[in-house]
Amino acid sequence: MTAETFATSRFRTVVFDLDGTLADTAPDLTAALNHALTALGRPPIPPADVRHMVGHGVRALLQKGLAATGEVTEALIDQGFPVFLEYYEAHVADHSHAFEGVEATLDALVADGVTIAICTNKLEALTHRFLKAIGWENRFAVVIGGDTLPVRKPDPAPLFAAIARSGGALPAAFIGDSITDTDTAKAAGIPCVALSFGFHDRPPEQLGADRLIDHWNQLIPALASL
Ligand SMILES: O=C(O)COP(=O)(O)O
Ligand SMILES: [Mg+2]
Repeated sequence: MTAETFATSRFRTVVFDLDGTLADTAPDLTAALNHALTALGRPPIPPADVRHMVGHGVRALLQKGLAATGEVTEALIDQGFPVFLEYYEAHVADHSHAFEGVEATLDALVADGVTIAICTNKLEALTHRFLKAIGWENRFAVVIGGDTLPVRKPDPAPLFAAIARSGGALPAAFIGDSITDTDTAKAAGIPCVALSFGFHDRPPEQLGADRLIDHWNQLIPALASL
């Protein structure tokens, strides 16, 4: 059965994480991180390793990149931050792409009257830039980025804001790929579906999600089962 043939779930708002959930953004994040590390005199990190470092924002990514290649200081993170941003802004979607099945699933949810929103730790401006680059600028009711509020995931406030600012239709569910996302959903008391193929730093079974899916075409059935 395809995503389109399923009646959707009881959920009226579905909020999505971005990196490693809606899109495989690791190639461009890796290039930007390695650009910054090179500028700081560090060796590059293989893309496969960077996939485990994404999900807590740019500064955390730099911190992990520095830790993997030598000492970490706040001063080095401060130095690397603008170098990372300048590169990433110019290459936000050079090699990144939506995961297979995302568009059909989002279309099916919207056709069923579900409001869709994004709650990411990516900076809000970079998120809009990415969405525009892949032609998704009008897809989501609202985007809450890592700097939209004074706090970011795993604080539940950004998830609550994504729901409220997109109309507040309940019940809501959250879809993500990392422990940041499952912790956010738990803190908010909102059901969570995790993807087994996103970016995470532990076996996906240990994320503690209510449902774990291996492909986007399993999302609507998973939501229907919650
Ligand atoms: O770490 C980031 O920059 C963003 O990651 P997220 O979209 O998975 O929240
Ligand atoms: Mg993610």
